[in-house]
Amino acid sequence: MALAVEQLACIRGERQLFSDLTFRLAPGEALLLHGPNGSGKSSLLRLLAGFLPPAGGRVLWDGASALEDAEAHRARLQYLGHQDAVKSQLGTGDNLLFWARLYGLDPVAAATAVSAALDAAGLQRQRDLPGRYLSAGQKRRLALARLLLKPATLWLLDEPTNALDTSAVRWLGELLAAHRARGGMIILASHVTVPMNDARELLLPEGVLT
Ligand SMILES: Nc1ncnc2c1ncn2[C@@H]1O[C@H](COP(=O)(O)OP(=O)(O)OP(=O)(O)O)[C@@H](O)[C@H]1O
Repeated sequence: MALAVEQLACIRGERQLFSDLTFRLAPGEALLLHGPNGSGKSSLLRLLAGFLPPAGGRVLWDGASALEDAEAHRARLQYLGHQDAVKSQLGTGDNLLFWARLYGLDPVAAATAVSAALDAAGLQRQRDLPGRYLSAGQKRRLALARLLLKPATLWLLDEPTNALDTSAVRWLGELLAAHRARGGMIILASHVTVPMNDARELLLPEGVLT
């Protein structure tokens, strides 16, 4: 199981953001995306999630084209973007239930998984509170709790620490470490330090890998 990115290029609007991006990711590995505002970190994550077509190059999963079979690709990844995707009318628990059902869990399994995820995210007390009343950090915790509902190999995370307090950042660090220990892979964009050991780093737009 491996992700390989070969000579990837991305154009947004009229502008070429990057070209000739090449890297590999094996089970348990993590890659941190760095670069100034507008350098293409979010665009790369969206491209790897299959939301944007590459302007050139290839994304391979186990040696085969990853993006052609959109359904298979969606099944192997979890993408958390800038937006928390919290539904304002739904309660916190029902927000997670929505995702759990979307990920294919049956009602009983979904209810169990949601309760465990609320516990882990420290949101059990907010279970019935509509999403619109959550604080920014609580919304981010809720978004991160989705990672617990679906076993996906590849996590694509865009600025996951946004609005998190110290204890939530520590929790995120534990989630990342546990995912890698299970053989999961992580690609993560962040402007701040993320608690993660032995991650490689990719600097955009140049594509320098360290
Ligand atoms: N739909 C779009 N049409 C045209 N240009 C776009 C579009 N989406 C993004 N861009 C441009 O692409 C460039 C890269 O944006 P992107 O969000 O990938 O950067 P980033 O490295 O994640 O930035 P930040 O650090 O500010 O989050 C920016 O100049 C942005 O204006």
